[in-house]
This record gives sequence, C-alpha cells and structure tokens, in this order.
Amino acid sequence: MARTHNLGFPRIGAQRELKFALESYWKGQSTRDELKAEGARLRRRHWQDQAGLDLVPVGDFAFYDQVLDMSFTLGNLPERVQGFHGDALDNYFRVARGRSAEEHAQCCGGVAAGEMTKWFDTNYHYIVPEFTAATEFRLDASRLLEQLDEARAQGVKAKPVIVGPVTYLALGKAKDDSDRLALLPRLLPVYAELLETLAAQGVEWVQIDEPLLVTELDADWQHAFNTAYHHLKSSRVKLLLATYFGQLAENQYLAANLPVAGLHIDAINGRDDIVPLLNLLPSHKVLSLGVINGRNIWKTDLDAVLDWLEPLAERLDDRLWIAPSCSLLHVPVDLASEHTLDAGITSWLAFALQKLDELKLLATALNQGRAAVAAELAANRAAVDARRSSPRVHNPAVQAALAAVTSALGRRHSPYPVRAARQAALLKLPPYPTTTIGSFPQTAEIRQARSRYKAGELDEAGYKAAMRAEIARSVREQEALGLDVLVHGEAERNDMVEYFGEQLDGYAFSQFGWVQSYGSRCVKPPILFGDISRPRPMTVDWITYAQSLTGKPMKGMLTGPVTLLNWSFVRDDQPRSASCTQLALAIREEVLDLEKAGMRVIQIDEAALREGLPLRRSQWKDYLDWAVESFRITANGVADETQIHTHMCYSEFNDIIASIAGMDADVITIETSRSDMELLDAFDDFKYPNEIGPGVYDIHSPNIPATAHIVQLMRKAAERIPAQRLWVNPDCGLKTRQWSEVIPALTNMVAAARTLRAST
Ligand SMILES: Nc1nc2c(c(=O)[nH]1)N[C@@H](CNc1ccc(C(=O)N[C@@H](CCC(=O)N[C@@H](CCC(=O)N[C@@H](CCC(=O)O)C(=O)O)C(=O)O)C(=O)O)cc1)CN2
Ligand code: MET
Ligand SMILES: [Zn+2]
Repeated sequence: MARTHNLGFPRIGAQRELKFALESYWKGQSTRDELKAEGARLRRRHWQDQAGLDLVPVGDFAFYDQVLDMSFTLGNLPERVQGFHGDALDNYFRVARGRSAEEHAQCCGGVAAGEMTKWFDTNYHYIVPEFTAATEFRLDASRLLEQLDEARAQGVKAKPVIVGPVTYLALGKAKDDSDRLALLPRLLPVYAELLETLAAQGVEWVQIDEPLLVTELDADWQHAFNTAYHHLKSSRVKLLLATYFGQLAENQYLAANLPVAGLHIDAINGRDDIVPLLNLLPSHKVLSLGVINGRNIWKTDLDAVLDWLEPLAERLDDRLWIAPSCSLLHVPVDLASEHTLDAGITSWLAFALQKLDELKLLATALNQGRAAVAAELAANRAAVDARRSSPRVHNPAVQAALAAVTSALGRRHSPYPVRAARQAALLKLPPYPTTTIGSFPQTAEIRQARSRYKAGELDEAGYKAAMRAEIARSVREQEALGLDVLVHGEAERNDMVEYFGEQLDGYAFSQFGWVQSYGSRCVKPPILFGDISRPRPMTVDWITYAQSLTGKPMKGMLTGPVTLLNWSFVRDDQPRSASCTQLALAIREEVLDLEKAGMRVIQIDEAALREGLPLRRSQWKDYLDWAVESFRITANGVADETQIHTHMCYSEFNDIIASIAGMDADVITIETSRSDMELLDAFDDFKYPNEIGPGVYDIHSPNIPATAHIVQLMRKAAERIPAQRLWVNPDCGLKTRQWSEVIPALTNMVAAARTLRAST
C-alpha cells in the first residue's frame, strides 16, 4: 500500500488573504489578534484542502518565512532584537522587516532588517539566519506545539515539518566570518530536545528538510550530515529526511545511509537517483517519491508516472510513499479560481489543489489497480495528448527563426572602447552619471487605476491617461532631482515579467495565480505554454511619450529573456534553452524598435540570471553558455551609438564574472550597498572591462542614505574601478518604496555625485 503525503502548502491564501491581513496589521488598521485569527483560519482551510492524504504537513505555515520561524524555534535571534519585551510576533516582524531609525528614534532607535536571499533556485526569498562564534541556541517549540494542537483538534493526521540542522547552518551567515559548522555541536542538542518534545506529544513522523543534499558538498559538510543524524537517531519520532529541487547524485550513498526512518527524493529533478537508491537504501526505510512536480503548473502525465511507478510499488510495498516533489509553496492554490484563462489551456493545468488530486489518484491506481480510476486516467490522458499536439503550442514561423539563429546575431559591430567613445560623444554625460534602475513607487492610485481598468470600470483611454500622468510626474521629479539618465518609472507594469507575458504570443496569464515572493509580496508568474512571438511593440509608446517630456536621455526599459524564463512557469516539453532563445528573438525586436524610435539608452534587466544557476556547479557552464548567448541575441543587434544597460540584483558575481563580461553590455548596474562595495572585488583588476553602476543604497530599507555615506561608498568603488567607468545609482528598482522616501534618498544620491565630480 502506497501512502500519500504533502511536504508543504502555499500559505498566502487563494485570494492572498494572508498578504492583506499582514499589510493591514502593519499599517495599524487591524489588531494582532485579528491577524492571528486569520492565520488560524488559513491553516484550518489548508488542512481541509489536504484532507484525504495519509499525512499532512504542520508547521509549514509562517507569518513571514519558514526559515525565520526556524530561527525563532531554535532561539537564534540576532542580538539587536534580543531583550524585546513586547509580543513575540512583533519581534518576529522586527527581524523580518526592520524598523526605520526616524520613526523609532525615541524607542528602539531603529532595527536593521534581516538579510533576504533566494531559497535555492526558486523566486522565494528567506531571511538569512545570523551567526557568530558566540551563538547559543535555545528551544522555543511554542509555535509548532500550538499548530500541532490546532491540527489535532481538527482531526488532521499531522506530520510536523522543520528545516534540518545542516541545511539550517548552510543557509545562514556568520557575521564575524567564523565557521558555521563549529556551531553544530551546540545546535544538535536543541534539535534533539525539539524531537523529544514532539515525541512526547505522540507525534510519529517528523519531516526534516535537508535540500542541501542536492548540492555538491565538501567533506566537512558531508561529515556534518553524519554527525547530525547520528546525534538525532535515538529520538523516539521517526524522521523523514526530505531532499528536493535536484539530484542527490554523488550524495546518494550518504543520504541512503543516514540513520533515519525514511527518505524523500525529488523524482522529477532527481529521477536518475531512484534506481541506484533502491539498491542502497536499507530495507527498513521508507522511500518517499516526489512524483508530482511542485515547481510548475502542468498536469502530470499520470500514465507515464504509473508505468514506472508500478514496478517500484511492487518492490517497495508498504515502504513506498508518494508526494509532490517539493513543498507546494511555489505554485498557486486553486485552478478553479480562474475564470478568464481559456478552456483549452486551463485543461492542461494543475495548481496545488489539483496536484493533490492527482496524487490521490495515483495512490488509488497503485493500491487498487488502474481500473479503479479508469475514467479519471482517461480524462488525464486526453488533456495531456491535447496539449502535446495542440497547434497553439507550435508555431512554424518561430521554429524557422530559431533554426536561422547564428552567433552573428549576438555580436556588436565594434568592441566596447569604440562604442564607449561614440556613446560619450552623443550622450555628453558628466563624470559619475546618475540614474535609477527603472521603477518608481507603485502607488495605491496606480494599482487601483489598473484594477478598475481590468474590471472594466475605467476605459482604455482613461487608464492610459492615468498612466501617462504618472510617467509625467516621474519625469518631472527626476528633472527636479537633477538625474542624468531618466526612466519612465514603469507605472503601467503590474510586474516586470507578467507585463511582458501578457503581451507576447505563446504566454497565458492567470487572475489568481499568486506565488509568495517574500513576506506579503507576491508575484503572478505568467505561463509560457507555446512558441513565443511578439505580435506588436510592447513598450515603445510609453517610452517615446516619456522621452517627449525631457531633453535628457530616457532609458528604454525591458526585461531580458533569461529573467522572463526564470520567473515564468515554463514549458516542460522542450529544453529551457530553446524557450529562452525564442524569448531572446522576441525581445530583440523590441530593442530594435526602441532604437528606431530614437532611444539612445536601452536597459535590459537580467535580475534572475545569477539565481538561475543550477544548484550543482558541474551544470553551470552549460546554463551560462545559453543564458549569456540569449542576452547577446536580445541586446547586441543595435548600433555602436546605442548604449545597452543591464541590471542584476542579489548577485554574487565572483564565480561568474567572465560570463557577465561576456554579455558585453555597455553598462551594468548591480546591488552592492549592503556588502559595502565588497562585491566589487569580482569586478576588480579590470576583470570587468565595461561600465558599472554599483548600487549605493539599499532600496529594501526605508532608511534615507546620507550623502557622505554614498560619497564614501563610491570612493571605495573608485579604488577598484577607474572612475570614468563608474555610474551612481540605487541597488534596484523603487517600486516598493514611497515617494516620500525616494525624493530625499535620490536628492542625497545626486548631491553625492556632484561632490565626487568636484573632486575629480
Ligand atoms: N516576477 C518578479 N520576481 C521578482 C521581482 C519582481 O519584481 N518580479 N523582484 C524580486 C522580488 N521582489 C518583489 C517586489 C515587489 C513585489 C510586489 O510588489 N508584488 C505585488 C504585486 C504586483 C502586481 O502584480 N500587482 C498587480 C496587481 C495589484 C493588486 O494587488 N491589485 C489589487 C487591487 C489594487 C488595490 O486596490 O490596491 C487587487 O487586484 O486586489 C498590479 O499592479 O496590477 C504585491 O505583492 O502586492 C513582488 C516581488 C525578485 N523576484
Ligand atoms: N527595472 C526593474 C525595476 O526597476 C528591475 C527590478 S530587478 C528585480 O523595478
Ligand atoms: Zn533589481
């Protein structure tokens, strides 16, 4: 008998209930009790949604982030928030979001937010655990125990979920550069105590997540796994060690032999692990196979899964569990909420709830025979076949264009020094030119106008006029600030990826397909289902309007192919590289149209290029080769005189600087302020030959950067990069900030540039 379980459920809510509850609480418009009640309501609903599974996750709900929850469970709070006397939830939000120095001058004097970074290769951001050599851990199991009680009272077959000790240490950062692994002996007793506490509550199984096992591990980290799980093996609960997002590969032996009761592997990305694992896995252990893709929205080909699963089920019998490949955090909740997606495409899709239905179907087919679910299997087969043969997926013209791609497409006419001279003669920019990354505040008025337009309450002319007024406002503000290269501000974009998905053929978009990005912020990844083409220009009208308002250069603003790919739900019926090249050809047309319309500067954002790196280094080269080539195809068809910018955020470039240089953008703007310009070490020694705008202030924080601080950061930058190749700009776009924060921050930034010019 195969058993079913789930690794985690999306917590934001099908209608983003958690987002609205959080934001209302943060604005002081609702009480903490109301927020907590909304959390409990969502947990209840989500457990009901998972009814029928043999085991259901508990502890996967978080008010902000599951890693931050784990830090609180382990008593690992940054020193700056220790000794807080208010409600624990408020302290949790202080770590998550920080407190501005101005507003809290009288009380706490402000608190810096915890650093945020990407969760493996997903678009979800977690709060980085902070360590020092002196870090001590102390168990606080209250959150887990409360949720466990709640679940039990509702008759839920609960399986608590926690982040495992080795992954937890690996995800964190030692603020004093001490060795994180040295903390393991202090951490393990707290994990042991936690497991004992759960055992005392009668818990049978605990899911302990160790996705670190799908990455290449140094000997000391491999050793840490052995140390950790030998320490925990006397626990009375059964541990299901969960790995996901990739292959165990050379870690198979290690994973198979850790002293735990069961192992979960990602049977989508780690399919090749399964046969060798069957032989390695001791015969008392449960093997949980993640057979439903938790990272995309396509219906599973159930016949195909059963064809290879049935022999395994025979062999494993009661030891086989089945589940989604990873937590369903990364997919939207319910396809049934969608009313505007066309029926054809809808029939190819499965969101979280539909994925759990597929899982239950598979279990029935395994346990009772396929005949027991013959009708459902037939319906699934019809949908999968329809997608495979649909003329909407395949476009011969796109295929022909793809076949005609040569490397000449991706080459500029002249090398950078020649281009730079031509661009300088035309643009006539001062030293240390100032610019921003693209977006200005997405105000409530902008979002309301768009939602009224979408609801048909505002007509197209009215909507366009409202967006043009916003663009005019941002141009006015930038001129008043004295910035050198302006942007239109992206008012008309719901999101830098979805906006393009809505306009390209081969993409579909949902109404409620929200996925949590961080905290209360969500994205709605568009669905790349077919060959991509661009029926008409997408940004030219907005940008030319913006340019018409100013004599300063206006940057055309586009999202690059790699970022569109990495932040969309993409096809699983062709390699990612093929979808990426199609996107490149489509965005290239837009670049050339912007150039034709007179834009002298065009920015192509590749915010997700670095994070799209495969989890295993051995696969980096292949990815970087096609990703960089896609960018080159997009960008490099322009004349020497046209200045190409690109932008990347949250990126550590040391390992991949040669590829970044290979993109051959004239200017790259990057995030550096939080690392105190240390990130620029990668660009040092002339390893990066073109121009660079190292971000001088953190846009994630409401704090206003001081002019002197910006000057100091730029002087540091100038020690590494010749001043004539430096730009001055923020770390990233300003869409999540308010105008009242943006104006003083940019005022100081421009003042800093003037100071720098005066002293060169
Ligand atoms: N795709 C993507 N990934 C990314 C980033 C990114 O910008 N895009 N940036 C990084 C993550 N940062 C992020 C920063 C901000 C938001 C963000 O602000 N998201 C918005 C949603 C943006 C959006 O799609 N807005 C739509 C829908 C807005 C909306 O909620 N409208 C209301 C009505 C409007 C109102 O009355 O306020 C509704 O429909 O109910 C629009 O503007 O049209 C949010 O959570 O609130 C997300 C990620 C990395 N990954
Ligand atoms: N142009 C985009 C913006 O300014 C780039 C954001 S990168 C996440 O918002
Ligand atoms: Zn950015």
